[in-house]
Amino acid sequence: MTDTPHPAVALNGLTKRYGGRTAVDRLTMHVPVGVVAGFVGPNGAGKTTAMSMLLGLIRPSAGTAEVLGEPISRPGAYLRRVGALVEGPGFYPALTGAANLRVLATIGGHDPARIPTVLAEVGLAARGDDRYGRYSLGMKQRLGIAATLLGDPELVILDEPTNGLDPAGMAEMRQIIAAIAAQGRTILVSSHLLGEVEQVCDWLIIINRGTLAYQGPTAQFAARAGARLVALAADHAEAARLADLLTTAGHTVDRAGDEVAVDLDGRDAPSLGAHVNRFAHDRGIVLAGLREQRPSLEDQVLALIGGAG
Ligand SMILES: Nc1ncnc2c1ncn2[C@@H]1O[C@H](COP(=O)(O)OP(=O)(O)OP(=O)(O)O)[C@@H](O)[C@H]1O
Repeated sequence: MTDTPHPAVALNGLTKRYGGRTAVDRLTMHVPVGVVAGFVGPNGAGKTTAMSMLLGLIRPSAGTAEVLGEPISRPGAYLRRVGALVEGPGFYPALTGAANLRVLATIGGHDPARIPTVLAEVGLAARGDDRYGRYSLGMKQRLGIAATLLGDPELVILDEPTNGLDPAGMAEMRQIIAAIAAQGRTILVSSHLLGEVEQVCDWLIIINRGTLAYQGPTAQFAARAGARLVALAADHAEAARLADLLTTAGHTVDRAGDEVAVDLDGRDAPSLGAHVNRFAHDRGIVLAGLREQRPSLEDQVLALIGGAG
């Protein structure tokens, strides 16, 4: 799958207008194969509209897009390789979770033998025989994800799967998304909670009012938006010495007390951290700690989109 020459999803000027309102505005973006991509934007940014176009549920006003290398004008060519949860799934409250999945497997032409596997993938192995109506919201969401996995898809598209969940439910959802991705699937997951996607996504697409604000690796976004590495020295004198040496070596530093903040300058925090640690050690400076410091993703995005939305 990693040899696939095309991205899992590619949009080229994709546009959807409703009367005078443009919900998705000349959106050009892509999702590389194998990533967990976070599709982030405030409510009304156009996430659901864009995802619905990718699934052939609504027709674009202009522009093109491809999913798994096939144009969205022919969804029949790729939908069997895609699992999606966009509108809340229609489950029967009186049926068990497993029975609901049997119904969907029959409708979708999927092998019912996969049901125990997909229940286990979302942590519902022990609850498959409970009625759906008795499930908590988190369990309902997880059953929805299990349903997307019935066809063993290459690409999974999830619209706001953490909506309405409490922090524990959100953490569970993150674990499930990571586990699904670890099996080699590409994931596109939307959220209006940036901190949420940042923890699970390695690729970030940010939209606002239907237009692209950022796309790229999550780590690069963090580095670009003012992230720094903070080294804690034994005392002020050691910190001052480290700051001088790092400055001479070409780094941009800022010292406060026994802390030295080093700009990432486009590097990722782990590699700069290792470098600073070695640099200090080689010069006889013992570091008491090293941490990454950065504005919250929310603040970074607000800066990017000028506080709009
Ligand atoms: N069928 C429709 N008719 C008219 N306007 C619509 C329709 N569907 C969506 N819109 C408008 O398009 C814009 C984008 O909506 P969309 O649901 O795609 O945003 P979103 O980012 O998914 O937000 P949310 O998280 O609130 O669902 C909104 O202004 C919405 O009111």
